[in-house]
Amino acid sequence: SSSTASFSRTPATHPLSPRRREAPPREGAVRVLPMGSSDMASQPQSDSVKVAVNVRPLITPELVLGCTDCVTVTPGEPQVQIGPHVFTYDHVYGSTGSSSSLIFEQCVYPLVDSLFCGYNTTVLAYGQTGSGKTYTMGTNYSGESNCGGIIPQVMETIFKKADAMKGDTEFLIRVSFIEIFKEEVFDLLDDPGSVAKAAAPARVPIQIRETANGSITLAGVTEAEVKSKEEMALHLARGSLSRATGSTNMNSQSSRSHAIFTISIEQKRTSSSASEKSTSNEYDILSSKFHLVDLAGSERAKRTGADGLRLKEGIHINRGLLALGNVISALGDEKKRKEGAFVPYRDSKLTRLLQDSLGGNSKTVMIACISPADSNAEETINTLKYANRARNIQNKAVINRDPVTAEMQKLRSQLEQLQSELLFSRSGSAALEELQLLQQKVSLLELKNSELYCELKEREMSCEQLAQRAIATQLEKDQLMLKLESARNGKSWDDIENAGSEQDVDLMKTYISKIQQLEAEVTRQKFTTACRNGLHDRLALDKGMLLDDLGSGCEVGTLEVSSEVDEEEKEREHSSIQEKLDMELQDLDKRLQQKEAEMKQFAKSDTSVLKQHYETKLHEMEQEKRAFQVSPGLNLLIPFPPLKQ
Ligand SMILES: Nc1ncnc2c1ncn2[C@@H]1O[C@H](COP(=O)(O)OP(=O)(O)OP(=O)(O)O)[C@@H](O)[C@H]1O
Repeated sequence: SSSTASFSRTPATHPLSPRRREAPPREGAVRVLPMGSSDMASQPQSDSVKVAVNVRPLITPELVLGCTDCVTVTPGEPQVQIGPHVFTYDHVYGSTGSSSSLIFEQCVYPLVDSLFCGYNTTVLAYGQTGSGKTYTMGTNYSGESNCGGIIPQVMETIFKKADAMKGDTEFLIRVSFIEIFKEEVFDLLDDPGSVAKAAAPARVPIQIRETANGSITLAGVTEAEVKSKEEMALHLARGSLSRATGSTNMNSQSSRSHAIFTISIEQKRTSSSASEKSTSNEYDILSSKFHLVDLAGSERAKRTGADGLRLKEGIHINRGLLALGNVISALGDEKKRKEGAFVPYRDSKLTRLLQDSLGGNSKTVMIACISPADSNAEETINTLKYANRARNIQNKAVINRDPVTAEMQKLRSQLEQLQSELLFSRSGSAALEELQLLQQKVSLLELKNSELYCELKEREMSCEQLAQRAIATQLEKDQLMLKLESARNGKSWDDIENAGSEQDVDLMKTYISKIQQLEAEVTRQKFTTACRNGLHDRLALDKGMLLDDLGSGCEVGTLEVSSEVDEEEKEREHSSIQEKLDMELQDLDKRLQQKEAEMKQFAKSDTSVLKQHYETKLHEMEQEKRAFQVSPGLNLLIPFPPLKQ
């Protein structure tokens, strides 16, 4: 499919931050971008261009010519020495340095990782003709066997990662393949069909366009969607075949153009779990590109033996590489950069297309390919100088979010905010309604409470009335019982009916006076009995003593005198007893008066009860009196002299 491919993006300007080095990636590790992290997207990561040098071995033509190895790699150091020149890089491979097979793992894998995080990435192979750029990049990969080049390994890793992430991420992977040949951009994937190359119509160059926001686009370039590594490799192989190559003295199949193989990845993150959905931006869309650049080799016309067509090509190649060198110089020179020196991106199509890869929105690795042959020493030193300068280029990579998606996300977050606000306002009005309902409920309850209080008071009053009525009824019942008792006792109904409370009181008085009389009589009898018993004993004693005296022969005259004395003593004793009895009687009188007073008080309240009480008392006292009368002590009565008046 043909479309207008965005080739670069203008980075957001950001103050340069300290140089960061990424930790080496783990094999097969998938670093998942924190979704919804707008901070990461808006803050560019300042990254210097990484530079690696790959020293190829001496090749057959060089050995045939008797060339010697003039490049020395410092063991264990990323340092290259050629003659008096010593250069230090991020990595050095080949020769006595690290194995070239480590280029991908150490330099390129981190870029693939960044690609999946939404960053644009670039690998740029630079060097003189025949230095091994195409070999290192693997641009001419046919798919038949693993040549160990960078592009095939990138393709393989991309699909491995995509497979690992497909559970929660949708991928759209596309490739484009262009070449810049004689300062024109051609689409290497623009399939001419089965038409023979010679018979094919002249290729139409692609126009470079720059959008308002500074993005460089290629109008109408083929962006082929690919679903597999093999599919991608097919496009690479087909494009490589279309690439302009030619034989020179330096390289039997020298690339006469700068080739850029671009892998575009669009990732749509869809969280599978609901919990993730609530916290992450589940529909984040990231768009990133991996530019794999295989430059045409710098060459000297004299050495390459180019003439005619090849010479013209070489001039164009050198013009583009010169512009690239100038861009690298402008960006790599710290003084010029600080002064804000002009960067001549527009001097060539190559530099225009690589604008973001060098000093822009990309993470870039430059691989300087060099020949160790002493015959190439001059070009090698030039390459190493450029490469060394490129290390100073500072890029500002940002995560590329699809603008439409970004807008959608913005709208979605706005929608969520509005929904939450609406929910809040709704819940606020609901709370008000609830409050009003509660207030109504409270009023109703208060009303009901007061009603119940009134009812309770009424009940209390009626209870009191009932209690009074119960008392009255009880009284009435008592009166009726009394009347019934009276009727039983033979009273006429009229008497019973006319019997009032005054009559009751009179009756009480009668009872009381009778009780008083009886009590007085009982007391008197008690004392009388006691006195009689005492006197009887005394008289018996005295009589016995007198008989004893007579029996002992006493005279009669003496007996008469003593009889008079006894009479006087008895008189005195009797008087004292009489006094005691009088006192006791007085005491009893007092008690009876008290009882009478109490009776009067009682008579005012409940005569029936009193009546009963005194009737019982009267009955008891009569029984007591009878008991005294039949007492055996009284049957032993001895004639008692009359009391002294
Ligand atoms: N690391 C290497 N080991 C063995 N042979 C190599 C290596 N690198 C390159 N060669 C050989 O060197 C020759 C030139 O390599 P290549 O075509 O990749 O160079 P180039 O830089 O792409 O040249 P040009 O700029 O002319 O296209 C090829 O025959 C290639 O097989």
